[in-house]
Amino acid sequence: MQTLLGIDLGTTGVKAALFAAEDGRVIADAFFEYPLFHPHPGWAEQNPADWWEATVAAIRLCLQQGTKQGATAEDVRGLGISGQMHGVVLLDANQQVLRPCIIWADQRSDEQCRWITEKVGASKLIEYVSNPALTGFSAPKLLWVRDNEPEIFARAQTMLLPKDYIRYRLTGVLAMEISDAAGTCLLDVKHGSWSQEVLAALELDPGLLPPVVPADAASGSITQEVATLTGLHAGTPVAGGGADNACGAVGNGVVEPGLVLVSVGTSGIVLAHADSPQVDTSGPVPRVHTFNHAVPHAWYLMGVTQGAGLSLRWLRDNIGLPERALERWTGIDSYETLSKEAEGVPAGSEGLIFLPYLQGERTPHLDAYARGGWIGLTASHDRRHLVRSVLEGVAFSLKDCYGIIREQGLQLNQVRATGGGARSPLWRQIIADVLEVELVVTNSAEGPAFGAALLAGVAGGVYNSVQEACAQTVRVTQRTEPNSQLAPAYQQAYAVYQALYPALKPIISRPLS
Ligand SMILES: Nc1ncnc2c1ncn2[C@@H]1O[C@H](COP(=O)(O)OP(=O)(O)O)[C@@H](O)[C@H]1O
Ligand SMILES: O=C(CO)[C@@H](O)[C@H](O)COP(=O)(O)O
Repeated sequence: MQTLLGIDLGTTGVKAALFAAEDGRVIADAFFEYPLFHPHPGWAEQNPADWWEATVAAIRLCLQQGTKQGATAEDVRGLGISGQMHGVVLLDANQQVLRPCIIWADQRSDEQCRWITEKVGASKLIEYVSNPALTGFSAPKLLWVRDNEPEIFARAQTMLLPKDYIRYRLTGVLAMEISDAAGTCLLDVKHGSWSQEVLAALELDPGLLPPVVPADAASGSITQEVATLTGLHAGTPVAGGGADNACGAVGNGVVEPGLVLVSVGTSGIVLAHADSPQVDTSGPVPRVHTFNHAVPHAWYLMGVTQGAGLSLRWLRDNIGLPERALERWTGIDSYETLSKEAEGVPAGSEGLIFLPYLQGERTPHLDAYARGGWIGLTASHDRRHLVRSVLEGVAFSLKDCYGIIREQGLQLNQVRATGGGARSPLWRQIIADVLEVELVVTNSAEGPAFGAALLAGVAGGVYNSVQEACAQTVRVTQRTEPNSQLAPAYQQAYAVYQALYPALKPIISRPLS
């Protein structure tokens, strides 16, 4: 049996999943969590050593389970890695990690964003890298280190992204894969090479950046040392892989014009396949990103909700305490319990609106300092309303993303839902109702890990192209139709939601302290 191994280095934890190459069915999987640190308000860091330990454990366990199913390490035709985007991992001359990774969610680099925009010029920046400077992206984080930790910056020889650090540990190869490199704000997204203009303007040594490699070709192979640690075979090819959202798109078959992905992970995204690197020109600054896809010669437009699943997890951990505590003893999924509670509340949460800006917001506000909250509380609301309004608030933010993408004139024929939040039938229904589109779900329960595995299949010669890999393995399994009767209630609530940010901006958009 030919198999493919996909790794997804998420924000919550890492997943390793083993798939049958023939039809994409899951043979085994394993998941290990790691901590997320917030040393100051608005900061978010993780330790690359934690990622590595969890990745080794996940691969080992997944292979052990696979062997019990008759799929051994010899059967693995290739391994692909997907990962959270934008995080900055700095290595010294001996390839040792110099400081914790400043991850995508970190908002500390607003000053550096302004500096980049000034130095390069706002319109030149879009011309060179197709995107504005945002705190989420890598370049401002790198410059924050240069400005605030000069002794660390002086020792930095290489910058990697999270999954590319895992590639280095697996293969010894220093490389940055193209769909992830697109999120650095240093890549010429149109041509797929480092922007020498931006590097020069920012006075950054191009030697800090490793070579850009394709998503669907081998970038190295498993070393003997890693083979001993994990149970993989030395020499197993490791594909370029991709950014988690690009791999989520591949894993759900979003590899051709007309297809759209909605993902509810820690962040939320709406991503539309594009066959040219078109940029949002509907406002003074592009509010959706233009990134290279993991499909060769393709791109995608993507709007981002900073705190999607994060908002529900925050609610569960801070206000849903009984469920959280019960989960340890009963195995009952606390998210499902919360979802069930929310089902009993009518659409619109009886006037309660949640703003999901718990870690600032990207699309549409591009505001690192935005803060979240509930508006419209009355004594007749209870915890069920809090839960439902969180699900709805995230859906409203996704509608903001979807609306801007629709304005770009791309074909939007089918919307596919993925990510932890899409496991909830209620959340899927709310998103379908709010977006007023049918949402479909595919057989790809493992999303980005599956996409990474398919890229490994192309790299290993199992499939001829990413499109062929998807056609052979991805199927639509479920459909959620929008309930048109609820449209007026949601339209009314969305109008209030949209009015709240501009009205409250002077109060809720404040520098971090
Ligand atoms: N059964 C569920 N119902 C609703 N939401 C869920 C469920 N399971 C997970 N989630 C949400 O999904 C999020 C994690 O999604 P995931 O795609 O695994 O994220 P990441 O890749 O960012 O780590 C959680 O924060 C939670 O909000
Ligand atoms: O910053 C972005 C996209 O630009 C995020 O989507 C990260 O890539 C993290 O993804 P999740 O952990 O939420 O899946």
